[in-house]
Amino acid sequence: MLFAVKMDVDIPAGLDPDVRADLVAREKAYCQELQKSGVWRHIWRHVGRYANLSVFDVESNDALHDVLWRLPLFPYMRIDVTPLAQHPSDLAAQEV
Ligand SMILES: O=C(O)C[C@H]1C=CC(=O)O1
Repeated sequence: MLFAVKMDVDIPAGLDPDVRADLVAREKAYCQELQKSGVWRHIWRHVGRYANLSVFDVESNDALHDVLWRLPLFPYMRIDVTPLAQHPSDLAAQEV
């Protein structure tokens, strides 16, 4: 199942810089591990914002929740999830 996930990040300005750096480094490592396993299919930056638009490929709503819940930056994110279905006009989805 594919999901579009929008993540807006809002890390408090007063957070200890070392804690912040550790969180961001762990977030990056987790994100890249999930990309390698095929779960985190795409990640795009929203221009001019500390936000991303991502596509996840998981087995269920519960699996997506589990993945998102484990994000190191989860406590500092607003997350919006949109389940995706195939579009009938998508050439890439049509058999030749
Ligand atoms: O930078 C972000 O958009 C937040 C988060 C998502 C992946 C990652 O490495 O950091």
